[in-house]
Amino acid sequence: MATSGSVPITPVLKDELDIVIPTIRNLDFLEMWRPFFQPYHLIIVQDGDPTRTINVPEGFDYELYNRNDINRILGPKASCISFKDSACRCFGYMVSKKKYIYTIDDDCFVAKDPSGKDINALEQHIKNLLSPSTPFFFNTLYDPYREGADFVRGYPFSLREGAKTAVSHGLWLNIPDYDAPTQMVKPLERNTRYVDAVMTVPKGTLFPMCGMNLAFDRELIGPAMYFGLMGDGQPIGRYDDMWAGWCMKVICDHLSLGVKTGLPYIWHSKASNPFVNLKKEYNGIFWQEEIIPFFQAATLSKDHDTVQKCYIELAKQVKEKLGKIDGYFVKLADAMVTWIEAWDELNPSSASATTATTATNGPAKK
Ligand SMILES: O=c1ccn([C@@H]2O[C@H](COP(=O)(O)OP(=O)(O)O[C@H]3O[C@@H](CO)[C@H](O)[C@H]3O)[C@@H](O)[C@H]2O)c(=O)[nH]1
Ligand SMILES: [Mn+2]
Repeated sequence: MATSGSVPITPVLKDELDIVIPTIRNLDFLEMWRPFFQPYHLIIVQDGDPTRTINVPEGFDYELYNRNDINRILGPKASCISFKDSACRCFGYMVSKKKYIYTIDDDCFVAKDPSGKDINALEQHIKNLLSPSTPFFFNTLYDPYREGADFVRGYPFSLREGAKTAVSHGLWLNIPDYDAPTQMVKPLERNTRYVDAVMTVPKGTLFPMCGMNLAFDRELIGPAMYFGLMGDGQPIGRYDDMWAGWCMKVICDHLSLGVKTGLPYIWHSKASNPFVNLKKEYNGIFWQEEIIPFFQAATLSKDHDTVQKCYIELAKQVKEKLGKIDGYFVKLADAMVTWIEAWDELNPSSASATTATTATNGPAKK
Protein backbone atom coordinates (compact mmCIF):
# COMPACT_ATOMS: atom_id res chain seq x y z
CA MET A 1 0.00 0.00 0.00
CA ALA A 2 1.39 3.39 -1.00
CA THR A 3 1.94 5.80 1.87
CA SER A 4 2.58 9.51 2.06
CA GLY A 5 4.92 9.62 5.01
CA SER A 6 3.29 7.40 7.62
CA VAL A 7 -0.31 7.67 6.41
CA PRO A 8 -1.37 4.97 3.88
CA ILE A 9 -2.97 6.52 0.76
CA THR A 10 -6.37 5.00 -0.05
CA PRO A 11 -6.48 4.23 -3.78
CA VAL A 12 -8.97 6.44 -5.59
CA LEU A 13 -12.48 4.92 -5.93
CA LYS A 14 -11.24 1.79 -4.12
CA ASP A 15 -14.76 0.81 -3.06
CA GLU A 16 -16.59 2.34 -6.02
CA LEU A 17 -14.97 0.53 -8.93
CA ASP A 18 -14.92 -3.08 -10.15
CA ILE A 19 -12.39 -4.48 -12.62
CA VAL A 20 -14.08 -6.85 -15.12
CA ILE A 21 -11.88 -9.42 -16.89
CA PRO A 22 -13.17 -11.85 -19.54
CA THR A 23 -10.92 -14.88 -19.84
CA ILE A 24 -10.65 -18.06 -21.84
CA ARG A 25 -6.95 -18.38 -20.89
CA ASN A 26 -5.46 -17.65 -17.47
CA LEU A 27 -4.92 -14.69 -15.14
CA ASP A 28 -1.12 -14.70 -14.85
CA PHE A 29 -1.11 -11.16 -16.28
CA LEU A 30 -2.48 -9.91 -12.96
CA GLU A 31 0.95 -10.31 -11.35
CA MET A 32 2.22 -7.35 -13.38
CA TRP A 33 -0.86 -5.28 -12.48
CA ARG A 34 -0.77 -6.18 -8.77
CA PRO A 35 0.56 -2.78 -7.54
CA PHE A 36 -2.31 -1.03 -9.32
CA PHE A 37 -5.16 -3.57 -9.17
CA GLN A 38 -4.77 -5.32 -5.82
CA PRO A 39 -6.83 -2.80 -3.80
CA TYR A 40 -9.80 -3.23 -6.17
CA HIS A 41 -12.45 -5.91 -6.46
CA LEU A 42 -12.22 -8.09 -9.58
CA ILE A 43 -15.13 -9.64 -11.47
CA ILE A 44 -13.81 -12.47 -13.60
CA VAL A 45 -16.03 -13.82 -16.38
CA GLN A 46 -14.72 -17.25 -17.33
CA ASP A 47 -15.65 -18.08 -20.92
CA GLY A 48 -15.59 -21.47 -22.60
CA ASP A 49 -15.55 -24.77 -20.68
CA PRO A 50 -17.00 -24.13 -17.19
CA THR A 51 -15.32 -27.28 -15.84
CA ARG A 52 -11.89 -25.70 -16.33
CA THR A 53 -10.42 -24.23 -13.15
CA ILE A 54 -9.12 -20.68 -13.51
CA ASN A 55 -6.48 -19.87 -10.91
CA VAL A 56 -6.62 -16.36 -9.53
CA PRO A 57 -3.26 -15.19 -8.13
CA GLU A 58 -3.16 -14.94 -4.31
CA GLY A 59 -4.15 -11.69 -2.64
CA PHE A 60 -6.83 -10.47 -5.03
CA ASP A 61 -10.41 -9.88 -3.91
CA TYR A 62 -12.62 -11.33 -6.63
CA GLU A 63 -15.80 -13.03 -7.74
CA LEU A 64 -15.66 -15.46 -10.65
CA TYR A 65 -18.54 -16.47 -12.93
CA ASN A 66 -18.49 -19.30 -15.47
CA ARG A 67 -21.22 -20.28 -17.94
CA ASN A 68 -23.02 -22.41 -15.36
CA ASP A 69 -23.17 -19.41 -13.01
CA ILE A 70 -24.51 -17.16 -15.78
CA ASN A 71 -27.21 -19.70 -16.62
CA ARG A 72 -28.08 -20.16 -12.92
CA ILE A 73 -28.30 -16.42 -12.23
CA LEU A 74 -30.11 -15.31 -15.40
CA GLY A 75 -32.13 -18.43 -16.24
CA PRO A 76 -33.63 -18.11 -19.76
CA LYS A 77 -32.33 -14.52 -20.00
CA ALA A 78 -28.79 -15.98 -20.11
CA SER A 79 -29.47 -16.34 -23.86
CA CYS A 80 -28.44 -12.70 -24.27
CA ILE A 81 -24.91 -13.34 -22.92
CA SER A 82 -22.49 -14.54 -25.63
CA PHE A 83 -20.49 -17.75 -25.31
CA LYS A 84 -16.94 -18.14 -26.68
CA ASP A 85 -16.46 -14.44 -27.38
CA SER A 86 -15.07 -11.65 -25.22
CA ALA A 87 -18.61 -10.22 -25.36
CA CYS A 88 -19.28 -12.37 -22.26
CA ARG A 89 -17.60 -9.64 -20.25
CA CYS A 90 -20.77 -7.56 -20.16
CA PHE A 91 -22.21 -10.06 -17.66
CA GLY A 92 -19.65 -8.62 -15.25
CA TYR A 93 -21.03 -5.13 -15.81
CA MET A 94 -24.52 -6.39 -14.98
CA VAL A 95 -23.66 -8.17 -11.72
CA SER A 96 -21.40 -5.42 -10.43
CA LYS A 97 -22.83 -3.16 -7.72
CA LYS A 98 -20.29 -0.40 -8.14
CA LYS A 99 -20.52 3.01 -9.79
CA TYR A 100 -17.50 2.51 -12.07
CA ILE A 101 -16.22 -0.33 -14.23
CA TYR A 102 -12.79 -0.91 -15.72
CA THR A 103 -12.49 -3.80 -18.18
CA ILE A 104 -9.19 -5.18 -19.48
CA ASP A 105 -8.19 -8.20 -21.54
CA ASP A 106 -5.99 -10.93 -20.05
CA ASP A 107 -3.24 -10.32 -22.63
CA CYS A 108 -2.81 -6.67 -21.71
CA PHE A 109 0.14 -5.67 -19.54
CA VAL A 110 1.54 -2.55 -17.89
CA ALA A 111 3.04 -0.25 -20.54
CA LYS A 112 5.78 2.32 -19.98
CA ASP A 113 5.46 6.00 -20.84
CA PRO A 114 8.26 7.76 -22.83
CA SER A 115 10.12 8.46 -19.58
CA GLY A 116 10.19 4.71 -18.87
CA LYS A 117 7.72 4.94 -15.98
CA ASP A 118 5.08 2.22 -15.52
CA ILE A 119 1.66 3.52 -16.57
CA ASN A 120 -1.10 3.10 -13.99
CA ALA A 121 -3.86 2.77 -16.60
CA LEU A 122 -6.56 2.54 -13.93
CA GLU A 123 -5.51 5.82 -12.33
CA GLN A 124 -5.65 7.62 -15.70
CA HIS A 125 -9.09 6.19 -16.54
CA ILE A 126 -10.35 7.40 -13.16
CA LYS A 127 -8.98 10.88 -13.88
CA ASN A 128 -10.72 10.79 -17.28
CA LEU A 129 -14.05 9.73 -15.75
CA LEU A 130 -13.93 12.21 -12.85
CA SER A 131 -13.26 15.22 -15.09
CA PRO A 132 -15.79 16.66 -17.56
CA SER A 133 -15.87 16.06 -21.33
CA THR A 134 -16.26 18.61 -24.13
CA PRO A 135 -18.57 16.96 -26.70
CA PHE A 136 -20.24 20.18 -27.87
CA PHE A 137 -17.20 22.16 -29.04
CA PHE A 138 -13.70 20.79 -29.80
CA ASN A 139 -10.80 22.13 -27.73
CA THR A 140 -7.68 22.19 -29.94
CA LEU A 141 -5.38 21.89 -26.95
CA TYR A 142 -7.11 18.57 -26.19
CA ASP A 143 -8.17 17.94 -22.56
CA PRO A 144 -8.67 21.44 -21.07
CA TYR A 145 -9.09 20.06 -17.53
CA ARG A 146 -5.61 18.53 -17.52
CA GLU A 147 -2.83 20.07 -15.42
CA GLY A 148 -1.00 22.60 -17.62
CA ALA A 149 -3.74 22.91 -20.25
CA ASP A 150 -6.91 24.99 -20.62
CA PHE A 151 -9.54 26.12 -23.08
CA VAL A 152 -8.08 28.01 -26.00
CA ARG A 153 -9.09 31.46 -27.18
CA GLY A 154 -12.49 31.41 -28.85
CA TYR A 155 -13.83 28.56 -26.77
CA PRO A 156 -17.31 29.63 -25.59
CA PHE A 157 -17.34 30.32 -21.86
CA SER A 158 -20.92 29.03 -21.71
CA LEU A 159 -19.56 25.57 -22.56
CA ARG A 160 -16.51 25.48 -20.33
CA GLU A 161 -18.15 23.51 -17.51
CA GLY A 162 -18.38 20.63 -20.00
CA ALA A 163 -20.49 17.49 -19.71
CA LYS A 164 -20.37 14.49 -17.38
CA THR A 165 -17.98 11.84 -18.65
CA ALA A 166 -19.57 8.43 -19.21
CA VAL A 167 -16.78 6.51 -20.96
CA SER A 168 -12.97 6.53 -21.00
CA HIS A 169 -11.48 4.62 -23.96
CA GLY A 170 -7.81 3.73 -23.57
CA LEU A 171 -5.31 2.69 -26.25
CA TRP A 172 -2.62 0.06 -26.73
CA LEU A 173 1.11 -0.11 -27.47
CA ASN A 174 2.67 -3.05 -29.30
CA ILE A 175 -0.16 -5.12 -30.90
CA PRO A 176 -2.73 -2.61 -32.24
CA ASP A 177 -6.41 -3.55 -32.33
CA TYR A 178 -6.55 -4.10 -36.10
CA ASP A 179 -9.25 -6.04 -37.93
CA ALA A 180 -8.30 -9.34 -39.58
CA PRO A 181 -7.70 -8.03 -43.13
CA THR A 182 -5.36 -5.32 -41.79
CA GLN A 183 -3.64 -7.83 -39.49
CA MET A 184 -3.10 -10.16 -42.47
CA VAL A 185 -1.60 -7.42 -44.62
CA LYS A 186 0.56 -6.02 -41.82
CA PRO A 187 1.36 -8.98 -39.53
CA LEU A 188 4.50 -7.36 -38.13
CA GLU A 189 3.17 -3.87 -37.56
CA ARG A 190 3.47 -2.72 -33.96
CA ASN A 191 2.16 0.48 -32.44
CA THR A 192 5.16 2.29 -30.98
CA ARG A 193 3.61 5.76 -31.01
CA TYR A 194 2.76 7.14 -27.58
CA VAL A 195 0.45 10.15 -28.08
CA ASP A 196 0.23 12.11 -24.87
CA ALA A 197 -3.40 13.27 -25.25
CA VAL A 198 -6.96 12.66 -24.08
CA MET A 199 -9.76 13.93 -26.35
CA THR A 200 -13.53 13.98 -26.21
CA VAL A 201 -15.20 12.25 -29.16
CA PRO A 202 -17.39 15.07 -30.52
CA LYS A 203 -21.17 14.83 -30.27
CA GLY A 204 -22.59 13.31 -33.48
CA THR A 205 -19.43 11.33 -34.20
CA LEU A 206 -19.17 7.55 -33.88
CA PHE A 207 -15.91 5.71 -33.22
CA PRO A 208 -14.72 2.05 -33.04
CA MET A 209 -14.79 1.29 -29.30
CA CYS A 210 -12.26 -1.37 -28.28
CA GLY A 211 -13.05 -3.34 -25.13
CA MET A 212 -9.41 -4.12 -24.33
CA ASN A 213 -8.70 -1.13 -22.07
CA LEU A 214 -12.01 0.58 -21.27
CA ALA A 215 -13.64 2.28 -18.30
CA PHE A 216 -17.09 3.72 -17.80
CA ASP A 217 -19.51 5.20 -15.31
CA ARG A 218 -21.92 2.31 -14.78
CA GLU A 219 -24.59 4.53 -13.21
CA LEU A 220 -24.54 6.94 -16.15
CA ILE A 221 -24.33 4.50 -19.08
CA GLY A 222 -24.13 0.91 -17.79
CA PRO A 223 -27.36 -0.43 -19.37
CA ALA A 224 -26.11 0.66 -22.83
CA MET A 225 -22.88 -1.37 -22.50
CA TYR A 226 -24.34 -4.60 -23.88
CA PHE A 227 -21.73 -6.40 -25.98
CA GLY A 228 -24.30 -8.13 -28.18
CA LEU A 229 -24.76 -11.70 -29.48
CA MET A 230 -21.35 -12.87 -30.70
CA GLY A 231 -19.28 -16.05 -30.90
CA ASP A 232 -20.69 -19.55 -30.55
CA GLY A 233 -23.83 -20.06 -32.64
CA GLN A 234 -23.72 -16.54 -34.07
CA PRO A 235 -22.83 -15.40 -37.62
CA ILE A 236 -20.44 -12.75 -36.29
CA GLY A 237 -17.71 -12.31 -33.69
CA ARG A 238 -15.29 -9.63 -32.55
CA TYR A 239 -17.83 -6.89 -33.12
CA ASP A 240 -18.98 -7.02 -29.50
CA ASP A 241 -17.23 -3.89 -28.34
CA MET A 242 -17.97 -2.13 -31.65
CA TRP A 243 -21.71 -2.75 -31.29
CA ALA A 244 -21.71 -1.56 -27.70
CA GLY A 245 -19.71 1.53 -28.67
CA TRP A 246 -22.13 2.55 -31.41
CA CYS A 247 -25.23 2.08 -29.23
CA MET A 248 -23.50 3.79 -26.29
CA LYS A 249 -22.38 6.83 -28.31
CA VAL A 250 -25.85 7.47 -29.80
CA ILE A 251 -27.29 7.39 -26.27
CA CYS A 252 -24.51 9.52 -24.78
CA ASP A 253 -25.11 12.12 -27.48
CA HIS A 254 -28.84 12.06 -26.71
CA LEU A 255 -28.30 12.40 -22.95
CA SER A 256 -25.47 14.97 -23.34
CA LEU A 257 -22.84 12.70 -21.81
CA GLY A 258 -19.18 12.66 -22.83
CA VAL A 259 -16.91 9.96 -24.23
CA LYS A 260 -13.11 10.34 -24.07
CA THR A 261 -10.36 8.50 -25.95
CA GLY A 262 -6.57 8.52 -25.70
CA LEU A 263 -4.52 7.97 -22.56
CA PRO A 264 -3.98 5.56 -20.85
CA TYR A 265 -2.00 3.05 -22.86
CA ILE A 266 -1.58 -0.62 -21.99
CA TRP A 267 0.86 -3.06 -23.59
CA HIS A 268 -1.13 -5.49 -25.73
CA SER A 269 0.93 -8.68 -26.01
CA LYS A 270 -0.98 -11.30 -28.03
CA ALA A 271 -1.89 -11.07 -31.69
CA SER A 272 -4.88 -13.31 -32.12
CA ASN A 273 -4.93 -15.46 -35.26
CA PRO A 274 -5.93 -13.26 -38.23
CA PHE A 275 -7.35 -16.19 -40.18
CA VAL A 276 -9.56 -17.23 -37.27
CA ASN A 277 -10.45 -13.58 -36.77
CA LEU A 278 -11.38 -13.18 -40.46
CA LYS A 279 -13.96 -15.95 -40.15
CA LYS A 280 -15.45 -14.26 -37.07
CA GLU A 281 -15.40 -10.75 -38.55
CA TYR A 282 -16.40 -11.63 -42.12
CA ASN A 283 -20.08 -10.64 -41.93
CA GLY A 284 -19.27 -7.64 -39.77
CA ILE A 285 -16.96 -6.20 -42.42
CA PHE A 286 -19.86 -6.11 -44.90
CA TRP A 287 -22.68 -5.34 -42.47
CA GLN A 288 -20.90 -2.40 -40.85
CA GLU A 289 -21.21 -0.44 -44.12
CA GLU A 290 -24.96 -0.42 -43.45
CA ILE A 291 -24.83 -0.47 -39.63
CA ILE A 292 -22.82 2.75 -39.39
CA PRO A 293 -25.27 4.85 -41.51
CA PHE A 294 -28.06 3.41 -39.34
CA PHE A 295 -26.43 4.67 -36.14
CA GLN A 296 -25.45 7.97 -37.77
CA ALA A 297 -29.11 8.58 -38.63
CA ALA A 298 -30.57 7.17 -35.40
CA THR A 299 -32.66 9.63 -33.36
CA LEU A 300 -34.20 9.05 -29.94
CA SER A 301 -37.40 10.55 -28.56
CA LYS A 302 -36.88 13.74 -26.58
CA ASP A 303 -38.81 12.37 -23.61
CA HIS A 304 -36.53 9.33 -23.37
CA ASP A 305 -34.45 10.49 -20.43
CA THR A 306 -33.02 7.24 -19.10
CA VAL A 307 -30.53 4.85 -20.68
CA GLN A 308 -33.02 1.98 -20.48
CA LYS A 309 -35.73 3.90 -22.36
CA CYS A 310 -33.21 4.98 -25.03
CA TYR A 311 -31.87 1.44 -25.37
CA ILE A 312 -35.29 -0.14 -25.81
CA GLU A 313 -36.14 2.45 -28.49
CA LEU A 314 -32.83 1.71 -30.23
CA ALA A 315 -33.59 -2.03 -30.13
CA LYS A 316 -36.91 -1.38 -31.90
CA GLN A 317 -35.11 0.58 -34.63
CA VAL A 318 -32.48 -2.17 -34.99
CA LYS A 319 -35.25 -4.71 -35.55
CA GLU A 320 -37.11 -2.50 -38.07
CA LYS A 321 -34.18 -1.12 -40.03
CA LEU A 322 -31.34 -3.63 -39.69
CA GLY A 323 -33.57 -6.71 -39.59
CA LYS A 324 -33.88 -6.31 -43.38
CA ILE A 325 -30.13 -6.97 -43.78
CA ASP A 326 -30.20 -10.29 -41.98
CA GLY A 327 -32.41 -12.16 -39.52
CA TYR A 328 -29.49 -11.96 -37.07
CA PHE A 329 -30.43 -8.36 -36.28
CA VAL A 330 -33.95 -9.40 -35.32
CA LYS A 331 -32.40 -11.84 -32.82
CA LEU A 332 -29.96 -9.16 -31.68
CA ALA A 333 -32.75 -6.62 -31.17
CA ASP A 334 -34.64 -9.13 -29.02
CA ALA A 335 -31.44 -9.86 -27.07
CA MET A 336 -31.01 -6.12 -26.46
CA VAL A 337 -34.44 -6.07 -24.79
CA THR A 338 -33.63 -9.24 -22.80
CA TRP A 339 -30.39 -7.57 -21.65
CA ILE A 340 -32.30 -4.57 -20.28
CA GLU A 341 -34.84 -6.85 -18.57
CA ALA A 342 -31.98 -8.83 -16.99
CA TRP A 343 -30.14 -5.64 -16.05
CA ASP A 344 -33.23 -4.21 -14.34
CA GLU A 345 -33.89 -7.52 -12.57
CA LEU A 346 -30.36 -7.54 -11.11
CA ASN A 347 -30.28 -3.78 -10.55
CA PRO A 348 -33.80 -2.83 -9.35
CA SER A 349 -32.67 0.60 -8.03
CA SER A 350 -31.40 1.60 -11.48
CA ALA A 351 -34.61 0.32 -13.04
CA SER A 352 -36.74 2.53 -10.83
CA ALA A 353 -34.49 5.55 -11.36
CA THR A 354 -36.72 7.81 -13.41
CA THR A 355 -34.48 10.85 -13.14
CA ALA A 356 -32.69 11.57 -16.35
CA THR A 357 -28.97 11.02 -16.56
CA THR A 358 -28.60 14.26 -18.43
CA ALA A 359 -25.61 16.54 -18.09
CA THR A 360 -25.65 19.39 -15.61
CA ASN A 361 -24.89 21.79 -18.43
CA GLY A 362 -24.38 21.95 -22.16
CA PRO A 363 -26.44 23.58 -24.89
CA ALA A 364 -30.19 23.68 -24.29
CA LYS A 365 -31.96 20.83 -26.08
CA LYS A 366 -33.29 21.91 -29.46
O1 LIG B 1 -13.80 -16.75 -27.00
C1 LIG B 1 -13.20 -15.91 -26.31
C2 LIG B 1 -12.06 -15.21 -26.80
C3 LIG B 1 -11.42 -14.32 -25.99
N1 LIG B 1 -11.85 -14.10 -24.73
C4 LIG B 1 -11.16 -13.14 -23.86
O2 LIG B 1 -11.40 -11.85 -24.43
C5 LIG B 1 -10.22 -11.06 -24.37
C6 LIG B 1 -9.80 -10.68 -25.78
O3 LIG B 1 -9.38 -11.83 -26.43
P1 LIG B 1 -8.10 -11.80 -27.42
O4 LIG B 1 -7.00 -11.09 -26.71
O5 LIG B 1 -7.83 -13.18 -27.90
O6 LIG B 1 -8.65 -10.97 -28.64
P2 LIG B 1 -7.98 -9.71 -29.35
O7 LIG B 1 -8.13 -9.88 -30.83
O8 LIG B 1 -6.64 -9.37 -28.87
O9 LIG B 1 -8.99 -8.64 -28.72
C7 LIG B 1 -9.67 -7.65 -29.49
O10 LIG B 1 -10.86 -8.13 -29.97
C8 LIG B 1 -11.89 -7.89 -28.98
C9 LIG B 1 -12.62 -9.15 -28.86
O11 LIG B 1 -13.87 -8.93 -29.48
C10 LIG B 1 -11.15 -7.46 -27.76
O12 LIG B 1 -11.85 -6.74 -26.80
C11 LIG B 1 -10.15 -6.66 -28.50
O13 LIG B 1 -9.16 -6.22 -27.66
C12 LIG B 1 -9.20 -11.89 -23.60
O14 LIG B 1 -9.27 -11.51 -22.24
C13 LIG B 1 -9.66 -13.32 -23.81
O15 LIG B 1 -9.28 -14.19 -22.74
C14 LIG B 1 -12.98 -14.73 -24.23
O16 LIG B 1 -13.39 -14.50 -23.07
N2 LIG B 1 -13.62 -15.64 -25.03
MN1 LIG C 1 -5.66 -9.50 -27.15
